[in-house]
Amino acid sequence: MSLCFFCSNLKPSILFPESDFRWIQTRISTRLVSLTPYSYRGCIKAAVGEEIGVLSPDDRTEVDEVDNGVASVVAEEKTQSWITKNDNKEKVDEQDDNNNSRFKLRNGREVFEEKAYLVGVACKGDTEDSFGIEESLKELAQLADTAGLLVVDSTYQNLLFVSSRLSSPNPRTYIGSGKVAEIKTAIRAFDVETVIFDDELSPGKFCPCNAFGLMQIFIHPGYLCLISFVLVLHLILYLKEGLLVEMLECVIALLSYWIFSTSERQPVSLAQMEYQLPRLTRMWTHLERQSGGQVKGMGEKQIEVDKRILRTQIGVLKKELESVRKHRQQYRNRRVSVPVPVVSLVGYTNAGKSTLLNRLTGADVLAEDRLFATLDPTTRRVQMKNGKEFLLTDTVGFIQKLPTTLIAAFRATLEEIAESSILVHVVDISHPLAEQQIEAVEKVLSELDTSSIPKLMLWNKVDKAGDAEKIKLEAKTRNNVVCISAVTGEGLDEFCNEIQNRLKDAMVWVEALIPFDKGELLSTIHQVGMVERTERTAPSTTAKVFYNMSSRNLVKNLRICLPLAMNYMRKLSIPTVTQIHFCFHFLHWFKQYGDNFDKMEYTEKGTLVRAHVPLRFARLLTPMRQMCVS
Ligand SMILES: Nc1nc2c(ncn2[C@@H]2O[C@H](COP(=O)(O)OP(=O)(O)OP(=O)(O)O)[C@@H](O)[C@H]2O)c(=O)[nH]1
Ligand SMILES: [Mg+2]
Repeated sequence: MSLCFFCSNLKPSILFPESDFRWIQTRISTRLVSLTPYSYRGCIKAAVGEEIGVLSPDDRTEVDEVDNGVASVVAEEKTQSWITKNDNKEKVDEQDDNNNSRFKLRNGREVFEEKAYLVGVACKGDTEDSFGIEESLKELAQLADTAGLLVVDSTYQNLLFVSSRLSSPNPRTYIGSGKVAEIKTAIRAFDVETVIFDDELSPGKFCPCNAFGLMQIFIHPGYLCLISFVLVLHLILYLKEGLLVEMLECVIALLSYWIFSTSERQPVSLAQMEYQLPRLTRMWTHLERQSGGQVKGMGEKQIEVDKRILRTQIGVLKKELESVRKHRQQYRNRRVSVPVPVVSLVGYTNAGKSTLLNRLTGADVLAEDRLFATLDPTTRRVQMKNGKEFLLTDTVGFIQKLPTTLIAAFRATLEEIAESSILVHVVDISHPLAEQQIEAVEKVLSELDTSSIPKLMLWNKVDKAGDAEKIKLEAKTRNNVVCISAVTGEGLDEFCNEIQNRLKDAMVWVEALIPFDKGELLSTIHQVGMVERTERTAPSTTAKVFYNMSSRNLVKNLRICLPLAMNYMRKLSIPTVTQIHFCFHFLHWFKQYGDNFDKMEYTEKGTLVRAHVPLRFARLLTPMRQMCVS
């Protein structure tokens, strides 16, 4: 949204290109104002009423003086001038430079840094332990920064100590009329282009006209007509050139721009805006040039450039989507074939989930001090010291005041959570509002229906916390909490042990007779499950050797097995290099599984295994379980 300086109305900046009229406000600051023909006269009057000198480039009667094509009006305190594009090219270029410098690079994307103003309301209904309004606005500012917006200022309405009549937000405008006036002034003073509200302006919470009521105040009705007109014009242009897909993209982009500009606490929409905003800006610019026909040569060129940008971006997006789809498909297939337990990291945004994943798996997931650094789940394999493995999934962080619509959007990316064996709730314990963040996460988790999945809480960033020792002592008194530091690695072994214990609880007990020709199943059981000690029946000679193997008499058994194997190899004239190679493999295999040999029973038909295994794997073993029963 941007402000028409004269009408004191908000309007979508994308609709009002700056090609023809330049507003230079001498002595104060250089600024840029766009006027549209229909509001021109009214704007001039309003500006004069505000004691701002106004002159038009086309010598209209409102102009006080015209001197060499540059018109100016002297107000009481300030002097301002209208300067036409042709009259002062250098200053126009200066403006262009200013605008160009507002394009920033964010995560490899070009983002136009819009000036944003934040608005919040502290209601009486807010409980004492919820986020304070100032903290909430601070967090909103971080979100806006992630989205590539430049926060110029913020304000809030305090309804905590007012009379009961005013103790809840105004159903029509959310904020009171005084606050509306204050925001209008701020918009004018700071050149604000986006106003962000700290609450979801939803029909359920307030009156349906809430968002619309604000729009009516900030946006002149004429602009709405103009939007429709421009939209239709755009459709025609794109249809004429056979760019149906691009046309649809533009319509969606425009709609999402409108929707998201009233409800900014949506990380996904913010990410979308990051992608769409620069494109939209250019889109409207070239439209204006084409329809206005004032700068035809430039206009043609701009259109070509825009089309190419559009096509490239669509191509990139499609490729990204395709790769995500493929990745998920491969991931699911892999999970079905080798059902390694899945542990999901959930938690408040910026709690350190990605840092922990990187630390445990050596992954290279983006982890930075910024809200919503992660927008896609990533899964990596973690190998514990005892040779066991589990899959660790990093998910999108949660946030307070998560809009209901966004929970639905999260559902798609957080479907991984529903299939997890354990949920690990990562908390930034050094954060002053850690308690409130925990509550916010638990609220979202309850809405995602994860009550049946076991949970473990991790108090992360203990290295950063002021009273680290006190926190560690407190964690020890709770049986569901582990203190760690994902950066220093403190407490990670304890975390892995806890995971192993909990995984066992999340598994099912099976007794299965694994045929000798299905040896790979046996190794998978050891990899993903937990084999229990079993009763031994009369074993064969080979099995007897294995039975005796345990960590306690490891060396003794090695003395028996290795010479035996070497003898056989020598008899078969196997080269020495291969023999050494075998020895290394044998030692590795022995170390990994030796502990479990005494937990198996060897029969004529196969190996009888009694173990805890993940549910999905238990289903794979069903035929063998029947064999065992018979
Ligand atoms: N001092 C300290 N900093 C940490 C620790 N863990 C994470 N951080 C920092 O916290 C910031 C956020 O970490 P991330 O791993 O990106 O957090 P996240 O939970 O993945 O955040 P989102 O992806 O935004 O949800 C980064 O700057 C990390 O370096 C820790 O144990 N100690
Ligand atoms: Mg992350």
